[in-house]
Parts: sequence; structure tokens; C-alpha cells
Amino acid sequence: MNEVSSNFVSVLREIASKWQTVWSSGKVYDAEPDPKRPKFFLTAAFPYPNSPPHLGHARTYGTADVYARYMRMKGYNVLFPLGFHFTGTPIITMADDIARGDRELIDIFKSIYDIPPDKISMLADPLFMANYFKDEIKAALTEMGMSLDWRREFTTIDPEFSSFITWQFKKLSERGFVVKDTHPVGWCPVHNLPVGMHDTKGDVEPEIGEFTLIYFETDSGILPAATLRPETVLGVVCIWINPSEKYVSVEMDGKKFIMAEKAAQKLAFQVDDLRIVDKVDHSKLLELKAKNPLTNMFVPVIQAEFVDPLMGTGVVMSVPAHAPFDYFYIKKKGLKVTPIKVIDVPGEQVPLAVKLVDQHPPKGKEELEKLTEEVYKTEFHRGKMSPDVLQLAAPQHREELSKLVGASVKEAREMLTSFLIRKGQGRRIYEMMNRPVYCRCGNETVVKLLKDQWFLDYGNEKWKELSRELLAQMRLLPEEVRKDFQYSIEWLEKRACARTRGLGTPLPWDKRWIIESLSDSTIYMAYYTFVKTMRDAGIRATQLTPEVWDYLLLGEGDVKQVSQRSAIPEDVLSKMRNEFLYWYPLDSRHSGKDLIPNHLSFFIFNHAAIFPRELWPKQIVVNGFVLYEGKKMSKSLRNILSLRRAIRTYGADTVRLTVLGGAEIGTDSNFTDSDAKSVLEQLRWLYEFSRSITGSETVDVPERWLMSKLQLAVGDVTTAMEQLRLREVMNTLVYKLRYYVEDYLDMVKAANRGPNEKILRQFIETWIKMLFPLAPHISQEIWSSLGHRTLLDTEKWPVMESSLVDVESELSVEYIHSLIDDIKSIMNVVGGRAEEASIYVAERDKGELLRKVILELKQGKGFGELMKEMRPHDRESANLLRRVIEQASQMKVELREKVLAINLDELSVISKFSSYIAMKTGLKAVKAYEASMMKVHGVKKDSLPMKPAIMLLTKG
Ligand SMILES: Nc1ncnc2c1ncn2[C@@H]1O[C@H](COP(=O)(O)OP(=O)(O)OP(=O)(O)O)[C@@H](O)[C@H]1O
Repeated sequence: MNEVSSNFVSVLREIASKWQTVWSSGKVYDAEPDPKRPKFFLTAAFPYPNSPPHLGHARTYGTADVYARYMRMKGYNVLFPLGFHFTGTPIITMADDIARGDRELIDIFKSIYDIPPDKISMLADPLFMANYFKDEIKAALTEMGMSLDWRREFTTIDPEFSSFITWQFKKLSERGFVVKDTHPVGWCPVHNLPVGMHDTKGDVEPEIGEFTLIYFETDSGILPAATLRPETVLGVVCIWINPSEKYVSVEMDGKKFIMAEKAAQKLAFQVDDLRIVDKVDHSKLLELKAKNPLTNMFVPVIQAEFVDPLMGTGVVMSVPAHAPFDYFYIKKKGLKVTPIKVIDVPGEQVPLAVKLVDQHPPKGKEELEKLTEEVYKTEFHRGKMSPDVLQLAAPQHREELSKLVGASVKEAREMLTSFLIRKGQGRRIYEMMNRPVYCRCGNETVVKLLKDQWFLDYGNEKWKELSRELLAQMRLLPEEVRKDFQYSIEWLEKRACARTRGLGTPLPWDKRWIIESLSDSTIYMAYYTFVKTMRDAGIRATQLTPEVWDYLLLGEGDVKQVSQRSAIPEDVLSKMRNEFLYWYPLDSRHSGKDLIPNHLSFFIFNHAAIFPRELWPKQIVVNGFVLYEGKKMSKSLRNILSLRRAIRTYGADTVRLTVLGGAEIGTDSNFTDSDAKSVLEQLRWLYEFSRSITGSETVDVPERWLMSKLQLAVGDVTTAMEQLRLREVMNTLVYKLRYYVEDYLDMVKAANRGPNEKILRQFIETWIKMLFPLAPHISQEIWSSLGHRTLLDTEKWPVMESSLVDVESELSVEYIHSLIDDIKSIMNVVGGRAEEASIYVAERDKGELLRKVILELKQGKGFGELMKEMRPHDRESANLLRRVIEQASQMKVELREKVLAINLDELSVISKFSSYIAMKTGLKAVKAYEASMMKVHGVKKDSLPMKPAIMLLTKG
């Protein structure tokens, strides 16, 4: 960073610290109910204090902060609180890593987060770690200028919060949404515990799917082919096994099987009686013939490197007619087998997998996967089981399978799976569909069939229906994420909700279990609304009986009796209830998109389960990630840039603008040094410029143009803000408005006069009001340096003043800019040697012709129709009309509208801006004439309205 920039960073840091002190000592962000004002309650997902914050956090929390500041300026009474999530494995695993002396982590703590070496060993204590990083996060978010009401901060191990969660779980249980059951879950084989998204590296929710095992008998035992497409079993041509993996014989369900050793070890978590008996000689396997249980035909066993020993059983059935992978490898290996088609797709003669692989020979795994998806989708949606399947089926099965002919893929899949299970020729198993998913301890997770455990039953149809209803009435930003939520609501099933490890609240009816982190964080936003009053009144957890929570959150019971029984004063109870009712429902929930399939969906489910419809949340905002080294910046992936360090390096406002303006809301972004430096430079310019405004009182085209541009920017920025399209907001506020000011200064300089001080001041003031939510410190500093005593938080968000939108000045300047571009292009051609330009503008009646043509085009008339209707008298006017129509057709809509509104006096505009044109082009003189003067000057050129003829004169 050069000296000027680094000096300016020091200025920014001083400014930030000054205003942060003002905000905190003035309690500016402490929010209290005020029935006279509309309220806006927003929250961002509370952080795990298992590390200091990184730049990814700046995006999620920063977006919420921008929104909070914007809504305050729109006149809302805004509550924006933040608590800390101490629950569960993320903290305990990180503390364990320190205790084990994990060098990489210790190094990150020291060299990236600047944690003093003497503190590091103390972080091995989970509670010390949580509290230490809680303070770090608070400090970083304060340094970033977050407008949080810190009085409402809490942790999820506060006894009062635990009481709240206990109540929530009892309610869910009463409503039938907590069940004891046996169900597949993601599982860490080392911790011996279920794993949800917050327990995994990179926050991946394990996705569990169902495979069908189909038993192909051989002389040495059953080869259980694992498939997602049992409907294709009649088309099997061989069995694939992996030549470089170990295979074992296994006893399971009273039968003898052969499968990959790794698969067997994994399957043992689902099948209790699975026992590995012996190793199987690989070469023997290849000699086996496997009997298809439906056709009774024998197929060979063939080796294939692509078989994954950890997916299913490591035994795969090959169906080349319907699986591009199978067809591709059969071709590649030169095997003489004919694909057997069992699904017909209307209009397709050749089996789809064969056709696609032959037509688009895939270059690698990725392309094969794409083709596979295409085949699966097409066959699933349009395919019907072929009549040939009856001939393929063994005679004894034909009658029972007769319904298969003409069935859809979905129907056939179910029919065949239950047929195979009924006949003892198959079973279901579960598989981790998005494997590998790693536990935070580093081990790969597996699927376990968890017995007699506590689950939140997100598969309950009644619960799903309520959640669908809630989602349907919710605003989502960006709207495109709705389908992800819909998918998640449909897909969610029973979810293990307790662990035996980590901090948190015990399960009320079985205290050996701790409610896990994604289950105790679903409706905690309600807790913020009254926690401060509760604390101020000195209420103890023991007083917070279920009856108290019923009153506070559901309005049930008589407050007098509740007060008597709990010994909580009646006025305190009423106040807490009123606070809850004032702030709830939640107006906006913010998070990165990693939380869509889990936390944010659970948030929907649990609100729908607990609260009446009028208290359901109104909006979710989901932002993209800040990436680092191509992946989501994540504590658990350890690919991080420290937020506090970035603030020290570039200043808080620079970091906010760079992180938030890096991409539109739903898209991922990167933080780069060059982007941050570019933003820094813009802020420096704005800061210095705002301190140097002086000038005249003249108001002419440039002033009207500048004000007009400002109004349009107010309109655009406001629309973008409503959608939190912060990239667009940033581009306008950081780059575009500066360009307007500089252009304006050039215009007045060329006119040999000073700028209009009042207008410039007005421009800057409106500008920084809009900049304030994104860059609060510098905006507030400039505001006060302009002599204002107020805080920008209390200023109104600017409203576009349509009366100041000046079409004539807009059109004039646009016309001049395009003329400058044309002159420059011609100068390029002549090698820049020109010294003077003569501009010949079309007569004004031609301008009228252009306007008439635009009007007709607007009414949908075409070229031929216009030529016919406007009947030009002679060839010359026909020629002119043709060119004007062409010109009008090529104009952008906005320009057409301006031309329609104003018949520009081109001659006078050029005369007014001739010095400006000269300044921008480097010419010595610019002269303007009516087109009729071309004859006099002997110029053989044409001019059209808004497209004057340009003659450049060169010397020498
Ligand atoms: N790289 C990122 N970009 C944008 N938002 C992020 C990023 N990382 C985390 N967040 C958001 O910050 C909030 C808190 O996240 P959390 O504390 O789980 O951080 P994390 O880095 O994802 O941690 P971990 O890897 O330990 O899960 C969540 O809303 C999450 O979506």
C-alpha cells in the first residue's frame, strides 16, 4: 500500500473509533418498544465462538447491518441483537484440537488471528474458549461498526435460555413432533454420535438416501448389487467389481454375501447382525456367474475401476441401455454385449444411454455424470416400462410382474423393490448421498440406523403442511432460493436432536442427552425481545416455569396467577409479554446460504409448530459466501482471513464496502487486496473532496444535469436497497457518483467558472446519506464536517425528487458525450493529428421528423408500414426517411424517450459545450454550424438529427 493510502487508513481508523464511541456512549442502537413507530426486528444467525470472526462473517453480519441502518433511516424502530451459540460439538471439537496440540490450528490462531501465545493453551478448555472468542467476536463486530443492541446478548448455556429451550421441547413433544424411533442418521464412528451440519467440516448436512440391494446368487455366495434404479434390473448384462479393492464374505440376515470390505465395515452401522467372515480371492470372483433373480439368467462378473467400494456394497449391476457409465465402459473394454432396453421413451428407438454416449462421446467423469443425469431425468419423467420386460422375466414371475408393462419408472421402482424384498431377493440400505462428509474431528461419517433415539420428526406430514404454509407467505431474498427451501421442506425427515457430548440444554425427559446445536437455535429470536427486562428484574431460571413461558410466548394463563406462582412481579411479566408482542413477528432473518437446508428450514418448521400464524416470521435473506481458495471461507475448513486484521489493514468502511459490494446477494464473492485498495481510494477522494467544496451560485445545464443524475441515482439505489442488491448500490455510490461529480467539475472548468457550492453540497449530503448504511463511519464524519450536529441514523433516507429530473440537460449532456466519443473515434483514425472540429447539425425540422418516427415505432409500426404511411415526395426525402427510421430503430429506449420529450437545439448545446468538447478531445477549437453551411464550406457529408456531421481540420 502506498503512503497516501496507508495514511488514509489511519484516518479511517481514527474516524471509526470516534464514531463507535459516540454510538455506544449515546446508546444509539439500544432499541425499546415505541408504539408510535413502526418496528423492524431483524437477526442474523448467532455465531459459534470457537474462533475469531473471518471475512465471511463480515458478509452475513454486514448485510444485516446495512439493512438495519437502512430501515432506521426509513423511519422504523429497529431492533438488531446478537447472542452466542455455545451449544454442541463445534466448540468442544476445536478445544479438543488445541488440547491435542494440533499444530496447524495453533498456527492459524497465532499467525492469522494474532491470538497471544500465552492464551493458546488455555483455549483447550471449551468454556474458556467460548468466552474468549465471544469477546473477540464482539470486539471485531464493534470495530466493523455493527449497529447492534448488545444489551440483549446471551449465550445458549445461560440457565434462563436453557429453561426456554426446555419449554420449547416440551411443546414440540406435546404436539407430537418429538418422537422416539429408529432412523438412519449421519454418524461419526469415532465420537459414536450422530452428526448434523454443525458437527461436520465445512458445515455439510449429511444427505441420506435409500439404495435397493438386489441379490445375484453365485456358487460362492450372493453378490448384492446396490442400486438407485431397481427398475432396470431386467436389463442387467454383467456385475462390476473393483479390481483394486479387497472383497470379503459376509453373513447378514442369515445369508452369505460377497461385498467390498470397506462397504461391509460401513454397512455394519446399519445392519446389526452383519459379520465379516473371510477374505475372498479376487481372481475367484471373476470366475463367478451371477444369477439375475428376476430373469434367472446368469451374467459374468467383470472388473471395473470406477466402482466405489464405499458406495453401497462395492458390487454394481451393469445396465448399459440405461446407464451411460455402463455403456461407456462396456464399449471401452470392448465387451461383446448387447444392451437390453427395459424402459421405452416416446420417440426414441435406440436406448437413451446408448444414443447419448454415441452422439456425445464423454471426455471424463464429469461429462458422464451429466449424461447420466439426463438419462435418469428423461426416463423418470417420460419413460414407461417396455412390453419386452415380460419376456425377459423368468416364467414363474411373469404373472406377478404383468402390471409392470407400461408402468412409470417411479411405479416400477416401487413395484420391483417390494417384489424383491417379498421374495427374499433384496433389501433396502441407506447411503450418504453427498459423501464424503467429514466430522469436525476429521473422520469420514457413515450412515447409522439409530435405534430408540429422540428425533424431531420433520417428516411429519402435518408439520410439513404448516411449514409449507409459512414458507408460502414469506418474502425471500433473493426469491430464487424459494425452490431450495421447498426442496428442503419436502426432503427433511426425522432428525436426531440430542447428543451426549458438548455444552447445552439437557433433554427434559432424558437428561443424559444434550439438545444439539441445530435444535436449540430455531426460535431463539423470540428470547431477544424480553431478555433484557428479564435480566434487569433479576429473574432466576428457577422462576421460569413452563407456565411463565406459556404466558410470555403464547399469551396463555392469567398473569396474576402466573405472577403469584412464579414470584415474578406482574408488571415485569406484562412488560415482557408486551415487548415480545411489539417486536414479534421477526421481520428479517439473515444468514449465508449454507444454512438453507438446515437451520433456516428448522427455523421455519419450529416457528410453524410453536407460534400462531400472526407471529410467523416475514422474511429470510440469504447471502452468498465469501470464498477463499475457491471454497466457502470456513473456520472448520481453516481457509480464513481474519476480519480484525482486515479492518486494521484497510479500515472498517473499506472492508464493509469491499465485502458487501463484491457480488449480488445470492452470489459468492472473493475479497481481494486490489478491490479493497480501489474502494479505499474512492473513499479517500470523497473524504478530501467533501472538505474542499467552494464555488459560485450559477445554475445552468451542468448543474441541472448533476442534480438530475443524483435524483435518478436516489431512485436506483432505493430500488436496489429494497432487494439488498448491494453490488449495484456499491457501484453507484462508490464509482458512478464520483464520475458525475468529476464530469461536472470538468464542465464548469471548461466554461471557465467555479462549481455551484450549494448544489455540490446538496449532492454530497444526499450521497453520504445513501452511503451511510454501507460505510457508516466515514459518512457520519463527512456529515458532521459539513456542519451537521445530527447523527445520520436519525436522518431520513433520501426520496427521489422527480421535479429535479431534467430531461433536457440529461439529453444535452448525453448528446455531447456521444459527440465526444465520435470525435475521438475519428481522431484515432487520423492518428490524433487534428486541431479543430467543425460540427454540422441537422436542421431542426429533421429533428421533428425523428420524433415523429420514434412515436410511430413506439406504436409498433414497422419499416415498410412507415415508409408507406409517411409518403416521401422525392428520392431525397425517401432516402432521409429511411436513414432516420434506421437511426431511431437503433436508439436505446431511454434515449428515444428523451428525444420524444425534447427537440434538442443541437447548435446551441454544442456552442455551450464547445470548450468542454475541446478539453475532452484535446482539440484547440470546436465550431458548430447548421447543416446548410456544409455547401458553403465545401463539405461533402451528411448529418442526421442527434448525429451531426464532423469535420476535423489538421494542421501541417
Ligand atoms: N464464508 C462465508 N461467507 C458468508 N457467510 C458466512 C461465511 N462463513 C460463515 N458465514 C455465515 O456466518 C454465520 C455464522 O457462521 P459460523 O459461525 O457457523 O461460521 P463458519 O465459518 O461457517 O464456521 P464453521 O466452519 O465452524 O461452521 C452463518 O450465518 C454463516 O452462514
